[in-house]
Order: sequence, then C-alpha cells, then structure tokens
Amino acid sequence: MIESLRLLHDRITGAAPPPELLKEMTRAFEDLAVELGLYAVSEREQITGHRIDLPGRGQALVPVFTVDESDDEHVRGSVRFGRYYLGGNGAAHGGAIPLVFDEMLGRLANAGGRPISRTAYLRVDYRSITPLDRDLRAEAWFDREEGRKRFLRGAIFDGETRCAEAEGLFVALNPGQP
Ligand SMILES: CCCCCCCCCC(=O)SCCNC(=O)CCNC(=O)[C@H](O)C(C)(C)COP(=O)(O)OP(=O)(O)OC[C@H]1O[C@@H](n2cnc3c(N)ncnc32)[C@H](O)[C@@H]1OP(=O)(O)O
Repeated sequence: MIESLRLLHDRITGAAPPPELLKEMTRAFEDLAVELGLYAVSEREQITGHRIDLPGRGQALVPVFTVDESDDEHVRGSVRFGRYYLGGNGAAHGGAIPLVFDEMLGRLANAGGRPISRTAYLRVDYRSITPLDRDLRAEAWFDREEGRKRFLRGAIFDGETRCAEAEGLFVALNPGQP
C-alpha cells in the first residue's frame, strides 16, 4: 500500500488532470480517508514506520534509502528522489534531502545495540543539485563518540558528483527521556 502511495504522490505531483477527473479523484481520496479512519490505532500499534524489514520502514514521508551493505559503523546504499520531492528545475527540494540524512544517520546512530539516541542537530551542505529519478549513492559513517554524544557524517553522490553532505549529532537518551 505504501509503495502505491509513493507512486501516487509522484503521479499527482507530475500531472495536470482535467477538472472533472480531479473532482472524481478527490471524492475517491475522501472515501478512502473515511474508511481508514475506522481502523485508527495508537502510535505503538501502527504499521507504517515500524516495518524495518521493508525499504523506508513502510512509511511514505522519507525517500526510500535502500541498504546495500552495512555494519555498526558504516552504511552504504542508494536513494532515489521521485517527482514528489521536486524543489525546482529538476532538483530535489532542499527540505527533502535532510529527511534522508536524518533517516540514514539516525538508524546508524542506533545500530549495533547502542541505546536509543535522538538528533540534536543535523547540518546539511548542498554541494550540487540532487537530481530526481536517478539512483544516487548514499553513505553514512560514524565519526566519533563522546559520552552520550555520537557524531555521524553522510553524503549523497550522483556518479562522481557529491550532491550533498551532512553532519549530525545524536545524543543518547537518558532513562525515561521521551
Ligand atoms: C528503527 C527506527 C529508526 C529511526 C531512524 C530515524 C531517526 C530519526 C531521529 C530523529 O529525528 S529524533 C527527532 C528530532 N530530534 C528531537 O526531537 C530531539 C529534541 N531534543 C531533545 O530531545 C534533547 O535536546 C536531546 C535529547 C537531543 C538532548 O537533551 P538532553 O537534555 O538529553 O542532553 P543535554 O542538553 O544534557 O546535552 C547532552 C550533551 O549534548 C550536547 N548537545 C545537546 N544538544 C546539542 C546541540 N543541539 N548542539 C550541540 N550540542 C548539543 C550538550 O551540550 C551536552 O554536551 P556535554 O555533555 O559535552 O556538555
């Protein structure tokens, strides 16, 4: 279902249907929303975001980061920004790119049985445009750890071109901290 939703996001963003079809589709979306509302659950019980066996954890917010290889210190894979993430002139939106870094760095920060941490800051440098509809290489790695503080870095490449890079600080949560 989430795969279909991602496709729908891309198609909606890239389409200009006639008004009659727009009305028809709007009604169909509203009907679906009402039907799903009957099955509302708490955060703990929801499926999206919790399916770590699925690319993108089964949630539609973040562009899917597909892992090719990983250990407790590094992760390498690919990411593809669909039309939904368009900023302008064929480039990904500058707000969509940090979503991917937060996901990649955040998952690595909490990998290897380390206690859960949260992003304290995420700095992103945009080195070149990040093109849509291409498989981009994405990497993240542990830089250093100082007590509860974990510093991680990441980068996204289009071939040999460095599109964007990031540095994040993740702070391990104290017991009882939300
Ligand atoms: C399978 C699931 C995979 C999930 C992957 C996705 C991961 C997504 C992760 C997220 O997006 S989490 C959501 C976004 N982040 C937040 O909502 C965090 C909100 N902020 C907080 O909860 C707290 O500010 C935080 C836990 C980050 C730190 O607060 P604490 O009270 O625990 O720590 P404290 O303020 O005592 O700081 C601890 C150390 O970190 C340092 N620090 C904290 N925030 C900092 C900051 N922003 N910049 C620089 N240093 C910072 C602080 O100076 C100190 O350094 P020292 O120990 O050297 O003195």
